[in-house]
Amino acid sequence: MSFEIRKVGVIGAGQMGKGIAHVCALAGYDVAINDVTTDRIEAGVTDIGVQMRKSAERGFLAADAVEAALPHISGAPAIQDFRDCDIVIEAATENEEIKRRILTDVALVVKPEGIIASNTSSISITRLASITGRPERFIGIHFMNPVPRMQLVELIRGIATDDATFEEAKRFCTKLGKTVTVAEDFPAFIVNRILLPMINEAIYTLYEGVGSVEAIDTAMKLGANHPMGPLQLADFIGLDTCLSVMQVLHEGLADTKYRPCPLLVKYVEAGWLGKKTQRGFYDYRSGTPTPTR
Ligand SMILES: CC(=O)CC(=O)SCCNC(=O)CCNC(=O)[C@H](O)C(C)(C)COP(=O)(O)OP(=O)(O)OC[C@H]1O[C@@H](n2cnc3c(N)ncnc32)[C@H](O)[C@@H]1OP(=O)(O)O
Ligand SMILES: NC(=O)C1=CN([C@@H]2O[C@H](COP(=O)(O)OP(=O)(O)OC[C@H]3O[C@@H](n4cnc5c(N)ncnc54)[C@H](OP(=O)(O)O)[C@@H]3O)[C@@H](O)[C@H]2O)C=CC1
Repeated sequence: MSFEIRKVGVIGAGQMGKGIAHVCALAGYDVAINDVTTDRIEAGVTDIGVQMRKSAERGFLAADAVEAALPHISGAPAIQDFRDCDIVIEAATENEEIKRRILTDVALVVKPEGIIASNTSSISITRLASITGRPERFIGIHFMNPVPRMQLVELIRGIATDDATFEEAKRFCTKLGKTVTVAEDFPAFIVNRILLPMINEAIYTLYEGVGSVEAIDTAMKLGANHPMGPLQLADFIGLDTCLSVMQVLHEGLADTKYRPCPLLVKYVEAGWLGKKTQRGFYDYRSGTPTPTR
């Protein structure tokens, strides 16, 4: 029996869920997007339109492609709305308990041949797969932020992911215009195993007073040709997500070199999660990012 993905479900209308819905709609898929409240879903759908039109103004997209894509996106207030989806991609908060609850519910409604995927940045795909009762149809599809601009997707097989699921997920990502790299199911996979300790080290560099926020970011932008400084990038990713990834690395690899910087913990405890809450290593509230240290 040939399996074809036509409709995509996305859980989480945060920065990643919106980006995933954006690229799926542009590739011609129907997309249903869910979040905790209808307000958040509606705001998410609006944001996707704004972002697509902004991309068209900047010349990344043709205006008619935007108008063709937007009607493909609809809100899915209930998990039951995913009944007719061929693939459901979970992109909710990086918290294993939240993901477990979502995946338990999703597995009850997605058709038996449907694929369930997680966009987790760090959590074991094998462990997430095990709670769905269909681990062979479960896979990690790890998009990068901002999804419409970043070329890479990491594919991560759990121990039970079957070959057909892997090949179908790979075809899907290729149709989205992405380049796929394969990572084994180890904490934080490839990109974040390397990137997040670098960001954590930048926060230690700040914590120990080696440099200010501005000095550290300027040093890495101009001294290492990074498109964003590590603290700007941390704010962009979300400090809660950065902390969760470091915790998964620390616990999963049991090595003190992954200890999350206490300053990162403090920012998250303050609710200063970066750009998404308007305050992190920079304060964005005035419109011009201002270092907070
Ligand atoms: C944590 C994980 O699990 C894995 C990860 O994703 S790690 C993060 C990986 N991503 C990176 O490393 C990104 C590094 N940064 C870059 O490559 C570049 O700075 C960039 C591509 C993000 C922006 O490139 P640019 O051409 O300099 O900027 P520009 O096009 O003006 O975009 C800047 C703005 O749009 C955002 N952005 C750009 N295109 C976007 C899009 N299509 N959709 C959503 N946001 C977009 C930027 O964050 C920024 O937002 P505001 O305008 O709202 O302030
Ligand atoms: N940020 C990044 O750079 C990257 C993140 N990822 C991963 O993608 C996932 C999402 O990250 P990101 O988009 O940045 O996070 P955000 O915080 O921007 O968005 C997460 C969204 O999920 C929602 N959510 C929480 N619980 C539920 C639920 N039970 N059902 C439906 N929606 C829910 C949140 O709602 P509320 O705010 O109301 O709780 C929020 O809108 C994470 O697993 C993260 O690790 C992967 C690659 C890059």
